[in-house]
Amino acid sequence: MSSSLRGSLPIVPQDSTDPRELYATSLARAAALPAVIDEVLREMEDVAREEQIPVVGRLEGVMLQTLASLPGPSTRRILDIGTAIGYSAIWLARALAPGGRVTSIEIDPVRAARAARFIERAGYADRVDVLVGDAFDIVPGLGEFDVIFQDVMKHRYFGDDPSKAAALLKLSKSHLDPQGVLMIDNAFCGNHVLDGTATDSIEARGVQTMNELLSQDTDFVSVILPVRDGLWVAHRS
Ligand SMILES: C[S@@+](CC[C@H](N)C(=O)[O-])C[C@H]1O[C@@H](n2cnc3c(N)ncnc32)[C@H](O)[C@@H]1O
Repeated sequence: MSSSLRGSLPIVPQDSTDPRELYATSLARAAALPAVIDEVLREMEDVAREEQIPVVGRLEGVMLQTLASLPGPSTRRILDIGTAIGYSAIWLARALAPGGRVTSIEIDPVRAARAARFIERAGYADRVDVLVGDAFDIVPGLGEFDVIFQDVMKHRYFGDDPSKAAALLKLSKSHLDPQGVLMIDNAFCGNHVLDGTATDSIEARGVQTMNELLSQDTDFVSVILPVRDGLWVAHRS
């Protein structure tokens, strides 16, 4: 491996500095939410900022809920890969049709335990399961999902193996319902893929490869929403 390759990139902040995103975020913050949920989410946002835990933040959280809600009554099985402290799991749980469940996977047991506590305080313990372990081991034993959100492409999670980003895409695809929606965070990899070379980090090379695969996959209609660090939204075509 070249000595110029780095495996770890800086954490992408929750909040963008783009004035358009700030405006959209301010509306999202002002939108009505049950008080207890808003309080828990705000506390999680603060904890994540203080402890440098990479969570999607308010704007992308609302976006996940909105996009996952679009299929309406068919949003019953949601997979959240990369729980951290449960922030995205809570937003996704808000999209569930009655009787639906979110399965959220986290490799770090301490984070998973914190997630379970936050999820309980938000009132969603009855519809979110937090599984502890490596998604590459756990997902093959799960069924199909109507919505899958992948959020593990940051900070050394893929070690020194850039092919893992493409492998996770393939794994998610094999567990997506034929009408399902796949969302993947960090398509820009902290802007490291924007110059088209992505040679400065292992992770950026992996994400760049995954981006090319998904954009050329004729089984999906897909697009990167250029919000925050880039959110892939892909629907089986
Ligand atoms: C970016 S954070 C997830 C943030 C979360 N989606 C949110 O917005 O609230 C990624 C998480 O994935 C976990 N992770 C990394 N590799 C993993 C793997 N192979 N399987 C399961 N979890 C993994 C990390 O420990 C980390 O907590």
